[in-house]
Amino acid sequence: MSGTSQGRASAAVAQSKEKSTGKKEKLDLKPPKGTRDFYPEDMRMRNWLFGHWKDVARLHGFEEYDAPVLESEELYIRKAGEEVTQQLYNFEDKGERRVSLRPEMTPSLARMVMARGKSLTLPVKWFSIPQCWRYERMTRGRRREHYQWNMDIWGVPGIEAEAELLSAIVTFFKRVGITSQDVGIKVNSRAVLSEVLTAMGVPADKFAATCVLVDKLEKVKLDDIRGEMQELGLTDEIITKLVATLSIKDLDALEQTLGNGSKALAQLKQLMEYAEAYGFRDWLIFDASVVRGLAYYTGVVFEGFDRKGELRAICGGGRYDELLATFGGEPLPAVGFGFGDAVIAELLKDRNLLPNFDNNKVDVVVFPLSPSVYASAAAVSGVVRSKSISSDLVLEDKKMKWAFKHAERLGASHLVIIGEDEIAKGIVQVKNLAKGEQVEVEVSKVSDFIAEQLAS
Ligand SMILES: OCc1cccc(Br)n1
Repeated sequence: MSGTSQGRASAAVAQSKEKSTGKKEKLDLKPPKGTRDFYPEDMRMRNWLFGHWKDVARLHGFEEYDAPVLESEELYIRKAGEEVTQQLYNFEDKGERRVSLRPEMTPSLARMVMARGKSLTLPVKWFSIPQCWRYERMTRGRRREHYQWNMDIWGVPGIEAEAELLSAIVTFFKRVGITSQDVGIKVNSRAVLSEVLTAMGVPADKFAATCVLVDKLEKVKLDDIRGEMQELGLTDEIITKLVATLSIKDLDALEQTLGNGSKALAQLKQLMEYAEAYGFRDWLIFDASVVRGLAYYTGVVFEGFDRKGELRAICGGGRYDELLATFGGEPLPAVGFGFGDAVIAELLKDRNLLPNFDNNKVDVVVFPLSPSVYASAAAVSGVVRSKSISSDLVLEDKKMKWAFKHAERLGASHLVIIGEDEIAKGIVQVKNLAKGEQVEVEVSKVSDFIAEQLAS
């Protein structure tokens, strides 16, 4: 019971409703606004998706980590005006601490890496699939939570780390049947803008906020944010040069702007060469307008997109070498990406690439013909389970017809029928539901018999 006056008031209202009608106020059965229930049929799809994410992470030698969904709010207090920090699901807890449901995983990861400090063996290649939260006024009916596959490499300053992460993204797409005709990955580097803005005298401490504003140009017109750019000290001349830089179409044109001594250019060229070597060059597109919306990116950034242009970004990431420094720690090179569960689900549905998810699929149903043999049925269930054969034990006094229907519903391959006469003889009836054959099997041999049948 909530100790707050508001909590007591709402309990009183509910009670008064109950008194006046005598009926209990019916509970609202919907999940909280912006959140989802995952019924078993939903979990089959989610487990399939997460299973691919975990497989791909392991194929790339990554290890799984996790962190609390609740973090200190200060992890996310950044002054760059990002949407993700303006929509924190934050509150003051009963200990008067300012906390927040995590809107992203990277700050938690940075906190964990920083906590281990020099004791951490580098490079770190870690992945996680956290549920992340935002509190957005539900004007647009958008969700407030999603699951986001995170893959990060810490301690590798070279572009090889970005190439490995792009390999993981492409490996996932290929595993689920998505091709480079369906999806592309836009690639750029914030170092491009940094070189241009630095050359024009823009102070480094304006860079992150400038990038956050530039990212908004995907959705709003330049004139809608020109004022904010000017507040950052960007003159019209700088804004014009900035916009011209964003529209550069290829690396040759980029060389014209940055010169052939540019580090940003060299890294992008090297990344494209590695992509050729991995065999996923055709997935990549240089796009100078991509900067992503998180303040802490400092180098290469990338985002997966559907080539039909119907969906929001599928995934995105980039290099964030200075994040630990913003937490008061020693800088450590880092690059990572986030891959949400919502847009990919829409894409897979649109492309008809979602498999038919099997039903519950147990191997056998163990069916006691009467309550008097329930204990024997439970014993048989235990034995088959000890041999890693999944068993649905019928818990109530049911008819044979129900048991057959139940076994069919569960996709079971065998029905193990336990009767008084059979138990007296130390046997059970095992019916192979596909072949329709029924045989008597000694109780002690049931699990081996079924294991052989399942293996054949
Ligand atoms: O993509 C940003 C974001 C963060 C948390 C939750 C959701 Br839904 N979306």
